Amino acid sequence: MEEAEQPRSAYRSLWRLGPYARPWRRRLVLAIVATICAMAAGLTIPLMIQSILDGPIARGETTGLIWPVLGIALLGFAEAGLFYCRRKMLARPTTHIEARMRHDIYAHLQRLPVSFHDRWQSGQLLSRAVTDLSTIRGFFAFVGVFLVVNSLTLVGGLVVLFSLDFWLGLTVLISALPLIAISTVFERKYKVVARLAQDQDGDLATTVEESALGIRVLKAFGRGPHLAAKFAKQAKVLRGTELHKVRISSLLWGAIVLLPEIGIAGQLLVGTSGIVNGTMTVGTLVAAVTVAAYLRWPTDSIGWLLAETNQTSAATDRYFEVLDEPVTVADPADPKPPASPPRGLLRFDNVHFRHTEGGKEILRGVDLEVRPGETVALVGATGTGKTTLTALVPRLADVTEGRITIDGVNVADMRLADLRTLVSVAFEEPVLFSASVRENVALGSTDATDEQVWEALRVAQADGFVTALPWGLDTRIGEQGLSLSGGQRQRLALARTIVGRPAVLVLDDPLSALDVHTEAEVERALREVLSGVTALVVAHRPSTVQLADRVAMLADGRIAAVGTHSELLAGNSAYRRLLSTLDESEEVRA
Ligand SMILES: Nc1ncnc2c1ncn2[C@@H]1O[C@H](COP(=O)(O)OP(=O)(O)OP(=O)(O)O)[C@@H](O)[C@H]1O
Repeated sequence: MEEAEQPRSAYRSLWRLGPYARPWRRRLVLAIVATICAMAAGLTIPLMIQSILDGPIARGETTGLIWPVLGIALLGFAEAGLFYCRRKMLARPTTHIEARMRHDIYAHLQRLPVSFHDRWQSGQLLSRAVTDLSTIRGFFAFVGVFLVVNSLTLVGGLVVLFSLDFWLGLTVLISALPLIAISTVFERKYKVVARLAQDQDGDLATTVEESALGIRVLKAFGRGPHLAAKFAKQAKVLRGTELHKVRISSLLWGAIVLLPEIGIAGQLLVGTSGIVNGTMTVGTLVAAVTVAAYLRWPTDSIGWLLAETNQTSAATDRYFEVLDEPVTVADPADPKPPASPPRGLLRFDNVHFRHTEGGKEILRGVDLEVRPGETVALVGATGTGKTTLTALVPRLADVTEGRITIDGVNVADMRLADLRTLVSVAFEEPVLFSASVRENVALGSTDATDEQVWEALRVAQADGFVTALPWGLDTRIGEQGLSLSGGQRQRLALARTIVGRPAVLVLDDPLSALDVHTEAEVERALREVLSGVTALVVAHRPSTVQLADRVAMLADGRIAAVGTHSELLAGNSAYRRLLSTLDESEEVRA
């Protein structure tokens, strides 16, 4: 991630958390009030001490001591009870706010188009959804409350000091003034570095995640040490940034420790001369010094609280950077229902597509019709846009020009949920989740019964090995399905594609990872499935082409030729050349 630009004010960023805090405002305000009362109780104690010193002690009598002493004990209990209430009152709101924000970011990530996920590193998303949200929870649970309460306590303490003696109050106020200037500089500098550290933390998470997912490749290529070195370098950079943070906060900390001490020294100087001149009592000076000592925690904590506030505002910015990303592939305002029952006529009309605005146009006017029940194989040289074209059917991305229709209805006019029930996709890379076989297959149709799951597994030639798994459908398969062989993963992914009996199948060469024997089995099963549905199958091997009724050849962003395999083979030299490069090892069957 690049170094963050100068961020906006911490408080403007935090303001955006308002809607999350609003439902809990009563509890949050009550918690702040309880804490203010606790602090007020604490600040009253020095006044009681003054009344004891200047009263019973100055008069040398013990009668009259009992009530102030009892009062101090009661104030102590009240302070403790109010702190307990604060903690209890904040527990629910803070955990709810965190859970709500986590839900929102996850739901938004699901809605965001694939192009967003292409641009963003997964570790950055992970650190926003986990680390940044715990920072925000900590703000609501503690930092925010004490920032308000401690500021008020400082003001309250100064009022008490001025009411005890004007000059004592002024001494403490003057000694605290430099703190305001130092805090302002700190606020400006610290947020930039806090943001940088959070971004670097996200980069580190990305490296860990990628190396965990790609562990087989790394081991096979002996690249573990290289990744370890990369990780160590990133960790070192992060360590440097953390040290920079410490250097910035050290200045504030130094001032925070020094200035109150100077204040107390000044109080003793002013107080002692007042007592000698007879303008001040000992009780007043002791009370003032006790109040100043009581203000140590609010003063000391200000540095830490400001640091945490800046950290939270950077975390909030990072959170909203994701939430502010527009959902470009969304339900239309006025959705049209798909044909019922669907026939499965898939048409591409003058379809254009480019990945990025101003980028190269990958598809430049694709026209193709796949008739109901027909299987069309899509072939083309590598990088011509076959995968891109198939991704446009379920609207993983939107066409930049032209339209795709199913039974005459533009896919962009349908609700996404309707479209994705109508169209099912299998990718070249079968992605499985750390869940049971049943859950992995039923992802294609959440209300599928066990019978339907078994039927889909049978068709995908996967029922045999699933039956042999220790817990059958309930067997959990590892993250990415790594405990299964490549062919088994592919077949499970295929079962998922067909379990909902979609009207249109889009297969991005799902047979590529299968060995010749298994591939033949799946092909046979697929033939059965494909006979009932419309299918567009990206084919990298001549054997996959054999599954199709017709073949469409993609070249230069357009469909260059369409026909049966035999027709094209007989009459199209470009097709013959292409087939010979697709898979040299396979015999081309005419
Ligand atoms: N997210 C992306 N952003 C920008 N360009 C992309 C993106 N994904 C793919 N491309 C480019 O679009 C072009 C078409 O890619 P696509 O994967 O559709 O080709 P393909 O025909 O399926 O290739 P193959 O046969 O090798 O699988 C390629 O030049 C590729 O580099």
